[in-house]
Amino acid sequence: MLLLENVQKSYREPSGAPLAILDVPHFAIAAGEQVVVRGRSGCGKTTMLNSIAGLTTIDSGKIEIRGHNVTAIRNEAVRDRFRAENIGIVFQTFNLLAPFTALENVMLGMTFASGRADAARARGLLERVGLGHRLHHKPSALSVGEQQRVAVARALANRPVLLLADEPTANIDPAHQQQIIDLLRASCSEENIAMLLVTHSDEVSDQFDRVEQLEKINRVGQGAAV
Ligand SMILES: Nc1ncnc2c1ncn2[C@@H]1O[C@H](COP(=O)(O)OP(=O)(O)OP(=O)(O)O)[C@@H](O)[C@H]1O
Repeated sequence: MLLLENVQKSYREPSGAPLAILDVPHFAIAAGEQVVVRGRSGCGKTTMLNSIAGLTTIDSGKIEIRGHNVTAIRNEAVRDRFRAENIGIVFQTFNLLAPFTALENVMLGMTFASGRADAARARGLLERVGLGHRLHHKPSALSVGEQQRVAVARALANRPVLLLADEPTANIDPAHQQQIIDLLRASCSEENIAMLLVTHSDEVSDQFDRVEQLEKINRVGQGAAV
């Protein structure tokens, strides 16, 4: 379902010299599979997720999602559309749109993918994440945990094949972290969505069957001082 082959990504040092971050010969996950990615700070986990999402362009190699070579999509609008239709993203900082209500935030993502928003599904998703009583609240009027639950509902709105979650519980108080993880796992299982989750937490990664250490799949990290 997701395949990375010989993916290389570098940034530029302030001096202009290339700064190699990723060199991943092979990484794949199956439909519906739930995988954790771990690694030391700065080893390239967010860069890998952003590359898969098409938010960052890679230097060379190939990323396939559902058999589509997304690396070959050069047109930004087409790439945005592919992302909206196939990938759900949950960020550490939620990235909700402040002027809009919880319901509108979920529906806006739908409009972007298909041109129309399914209000009933958006409502259903918000009920599913326990926010049926907060549909018309704006992000500033929601607790931090509630904001992340809206972000989860938004990420699921378009029935993606892949959900990318970048430290989704990093800003959530410990009492509510497990709730977000349970929600992500159950929602992905129910809709056969593959999940790639970045976390620093042992407690979270212990719950997953497959945990990948980025330094092991990334040649750049191998042998690096920790
Ligand atoms: N736009 C950029 N230009 C130059 N260097 C960058 C840029 N973005 C990230 N980096 C560097 O690339 C490296 C990888 O960053 P990335 O955010 O992918 O790491 P990470 O593994 O997600 O880290 P953390 O666990 O701390 O969130 C870091 O050393 C960072 O300083």
